[in-house]
Amino acid sequence: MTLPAEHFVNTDTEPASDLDTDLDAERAHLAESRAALRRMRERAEALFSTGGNVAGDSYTAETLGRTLARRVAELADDPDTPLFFGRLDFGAGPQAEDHAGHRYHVGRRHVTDEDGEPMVLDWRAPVSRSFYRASARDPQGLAVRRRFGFSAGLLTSFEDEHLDRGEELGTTSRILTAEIERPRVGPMRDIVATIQPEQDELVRADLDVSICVQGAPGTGKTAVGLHRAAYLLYLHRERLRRSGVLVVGPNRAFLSYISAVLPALGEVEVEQATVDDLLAGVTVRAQDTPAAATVKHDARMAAVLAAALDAHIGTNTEPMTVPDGSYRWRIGAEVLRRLVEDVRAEALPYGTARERIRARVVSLLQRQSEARRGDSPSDGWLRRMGKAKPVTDFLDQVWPAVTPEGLVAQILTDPPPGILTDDERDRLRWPTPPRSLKSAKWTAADLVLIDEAAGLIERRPSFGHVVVDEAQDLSAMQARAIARRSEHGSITLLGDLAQGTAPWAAADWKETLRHLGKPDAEVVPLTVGFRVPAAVVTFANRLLPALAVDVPAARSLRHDGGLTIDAVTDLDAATVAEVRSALTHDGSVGVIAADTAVAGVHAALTSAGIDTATADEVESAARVTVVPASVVKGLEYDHVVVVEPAAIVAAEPRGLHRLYVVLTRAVSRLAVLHTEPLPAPLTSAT
Ligand SMILES: Nc1ncnc2c1ncn2[C@@H]1O[C@H](COP(=O)(O)OP(=O)(O)OP(=O)(O)O)[C@@H](O)[C@H]1O
Repeated sequence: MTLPAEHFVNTDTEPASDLDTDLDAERAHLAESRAALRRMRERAEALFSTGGNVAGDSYTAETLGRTLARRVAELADDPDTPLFFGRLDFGAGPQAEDHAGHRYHVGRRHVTDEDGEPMVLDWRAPVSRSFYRASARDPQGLAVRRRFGFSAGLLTSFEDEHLDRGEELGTTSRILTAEIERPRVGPMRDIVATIQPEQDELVRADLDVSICVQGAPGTGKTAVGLHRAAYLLYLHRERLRRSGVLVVGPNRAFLSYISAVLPALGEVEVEQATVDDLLAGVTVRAQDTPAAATVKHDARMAAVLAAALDAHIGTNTEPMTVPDGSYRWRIGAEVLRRLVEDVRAEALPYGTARERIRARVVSLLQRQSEARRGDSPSDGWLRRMGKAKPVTDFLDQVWPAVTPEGLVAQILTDPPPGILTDDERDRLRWPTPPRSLKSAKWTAADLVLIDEAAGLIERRPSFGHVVVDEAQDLSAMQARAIARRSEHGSITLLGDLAQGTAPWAAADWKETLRHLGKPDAEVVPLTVGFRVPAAVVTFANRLLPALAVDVPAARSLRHDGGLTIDAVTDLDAATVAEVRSALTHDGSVGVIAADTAVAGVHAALTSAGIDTATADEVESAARVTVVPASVVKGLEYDHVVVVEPAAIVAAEPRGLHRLYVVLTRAVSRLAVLHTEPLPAPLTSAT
C-alpha cells in the first residue's frame, strides 16, 4: 500500500529535536563503522606485507598475495560514498524469525567491530534482501525500514517507512528521487542504495539461472547486470573465482564508462571485454563489404565450417606396421577402421579426437609389446610410438591436423556448395586468395569464423557467469562465440530490441537465446525508466512504430527535465550556443552527431574555447564530451545536444534505431538542432 509522503515519519515531519538526536546517533554509527573498516583494512595490509614471508613456496606466496591484495581492495573506503545507506529494524513477530528485535545497518560491505559483531551488513547478505523487497503488504518481519540521504559522504537525512503500520514510500521516496535526479559526472555509479524490487529479483536470481532482460532505455539493465555479477560473486566466491565472471559490452567507451561500478562494490576480479576482444588472436587488417559481413555472421556459417572440417576426415584401407628395434608391430585395417569410427561416434572436438585416435593406436601397440616383452613400456616409449612415422602418416590420412585459420582460409578461398546460395558463396569468396596463411588479411567478421573453427577443433574453458550487455546487436555467430564461453555457466542477457543497430540485430530474443545455448532462459521486462525524462521519452517513442519491434512500453520516473527542438541555419554556431547554455547547469554535456560530422563539431567547440573529451575519457576534467552516434549506446549525459538527426539516420541502414538510441541518452535535458527536416516519424505527432 502506498501512502502520500506526508504520512511518513521522515525528516520533514518528525519534531526537529528528535530528528537531530537520531541523525547524530546515525552519524556516530557511521564514524565508528568507518573506524572499524579502517582497522580491518590495516590488518589486511599488515598481513599482505608479511604474506610473502610466511608462505612457504612462491606459488603459495603468490596466491596468498593475490587474495590479500583483493581483500585490501575490498576494504577500501571511498569517503564520498556512504558506508551504509539503510537500516532494518525487525519487529517482534514470528515473521522476523531469528532477527526479531534486531537492528541492522545495510551497506556496501560487511564491517565488524573488534568483537566481530556486525556494524554494517553487506547488501548482498540474505537478511539485507528485506531492504529491497519488503513492502507494506509483505513486511518480511520488518517494523521500520530507514533510508539515508548523503551528500559528499556526509549523512544528511533519513526517511522511515513503518511497514508494520502499512506505510510504504515506493518510488515516491525523496531519497530515491534525489539519487535518480542527481547530476551525472564521470563514470557510472553503483545503485546499491536504491535497487528497486523488480530489479532486485533479477539481481538475486540463482547462479544456475540464465535470464534475458528486455528493457527500454534507462530502465537499469546495465545496473542490474553489474549488480548481479557482484551478488553472485558474494554468494559463490570460490566457485566463481575458479571459473571467472565475464562482462561483455559493445565498445571500449562503454567499458570505460561502467568500469568503476564493480570495484566500488569491492569486486575487482571481473573480466570486462567487447565481443571483438574475446575473439582476438589474429590481427584485423582488412574490412568486409556489408554484404560479405552479413553472410559471415549468419548462423549457417557454423554448419559450413562444421561440414568443411568433417570433409577432412579420410579413410584408410591399409594395415599399419610400426618398426620398433628388432620388433615390428602390426594393426589390421579393419581394427583401424573401427577405431576411427568409435572415436568419431564420441563427437569430440576435432583436435581432441585426433589425439584420442593417436592414444588408442599407441595403446594397441603397447598391448602387443607387453605380450611379447612381458613388461610395461616406459613413458618415453609411449611418446616415441605416438610420433612414429607410420602412426603420424595414418593420422594425417584419416584425421589430418587442421588449424582454425587454415579451415577459414579454405572456405574463403573456395566456399563449398550445399548450404549457402551461389550469390552468398560469391560474397564470401576472397577476391584474390593470399599466397600463404601468414599473409592473409583477416577482417573482423573472419575472427568470428576463426573462433567458431577453433571451437570445433578444441573446447575452451567456460566462465561461471557471463553478463552480456546490448545483446540485441549480437549476430548469430557472435552469440555462438559467447555460448562457447558460457557452456557450463549461466548468462544474464541485457538488451532492448528497439536499440538494435547492427545489420543482424535481433527481432526477438528467442533466436538469440537459442544461439547462446540457453533457449529456455526467461525473458523478463523492465519497464520503469530511471534516466530519460518523460517528455524526452514521449518524443523518442514517436520512432517506435517505425522500428518494427514488439517491446513493452516503459514509464519514466522522471517528470522534470526538458526538451527543445530548434530548426537553425548555422549548425556550428547553434551547437556552440547550446553547449554554452548547457554549461550553466550542473552535470555532464554530451554532444552527439553522425560519425562523419564529429570532427567538425569538435573543431567548432574548440575554436569557441570549449574544452571537450572523447567518450572513452571518462575521467576527463572536461565537462563536454563529443560522441559519434555509433559509440553512444549505453552511455548517458545530463544535457544532450543532438546535432542534425537526419544525418544520423542517413548514415546507416538502421539509422532510425540509431536515432532512438541517441535521443534516449539524456538524464535531464535534450536539445535537438537541425537544418534539414527532422526524420518523418519524429514529426508525426502521436
Ligand atoms: N534503482 C535505481 N536507482 C537509482 N538509479 C538507477 C536505478 N536503476 C537505474 N538507475 C540509473 O538509471 C540510469 C540508467 O541505467 P542503465 O544505464 O543501467 O540503463 P539501461 O537500461 O542499461 O539503459 P540503455 O538501454 O540506454 O543501455 C543510470 O544512471 C542508473 O544508475
